[in-house]
Amino acid sequence: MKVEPLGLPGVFLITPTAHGDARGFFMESYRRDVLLAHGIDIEFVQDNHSLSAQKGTVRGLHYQEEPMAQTKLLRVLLGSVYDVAVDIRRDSPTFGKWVGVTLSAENRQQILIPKGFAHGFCTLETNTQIHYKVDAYYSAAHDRGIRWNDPAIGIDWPVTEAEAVLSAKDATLPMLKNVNSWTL
Ligand SMILES: Cc1cn([C@H]2C[C@H](O)[C@@H](COP(=O)(O)OP(=O)(O)O[C@H]3O[C@@H](C)C(=O)[C@@H](O)[C@H]3O)O2)c(=O)[nH]c1=O
Repeated sequence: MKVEPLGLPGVFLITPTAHGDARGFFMESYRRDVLLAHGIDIEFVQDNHSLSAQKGTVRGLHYQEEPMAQTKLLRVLLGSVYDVAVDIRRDSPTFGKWVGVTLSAENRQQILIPKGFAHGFCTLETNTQIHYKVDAYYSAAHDRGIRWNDPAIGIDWPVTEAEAVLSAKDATLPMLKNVNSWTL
């Protein structure tokens, strides 16, 4: 299992080792000790699984406010996504900066997104399923979001505004400059 920094502090790209044979493959998809060896000490408490039926589905940009902020460890079970993490820590030298990576069932790579980051993804194929671990429970009261295509962030998404498939909630999320209620 390879763990590499991914452009912003605390964001990592994880590449498990797959053992292929005539039946298919086997891989360890999560090793606490490997993450610990890279100084990543996280106690995951919840696993999530979602299906996005249509290609071009955009979910995000989401985060939970303190004290329910979440670290996320995400991978793709079926299909592929362009996955993005945005630094939303106001006191960070990289505030407002983003990093993106393509994760797929084929490349089996994972992204680790720390607390203090907003997260979103765009599906690159129909029927894409993702799985992710989080280290704080879901709390609707702490659930927050920022508009996926906020020009001030400027994410280079693989879809246009006309192509993106969004939830009603995500389509009306505030721009980063108008988010003033967080406690990150
Ligand atoms: C995230 C979440 C949602 N739900 C419920 C709330 C709602 O009724 C339904 C769908 O929720 P959402 O529309 O927020 O689902 P979704 O848009 O997939 O939200 C997810 O997006 C990605 C980008 C993330 O980073 C995740 O942390 C999460 O925010 O599922 C839970 O019960 N537990 C959870 O942990």
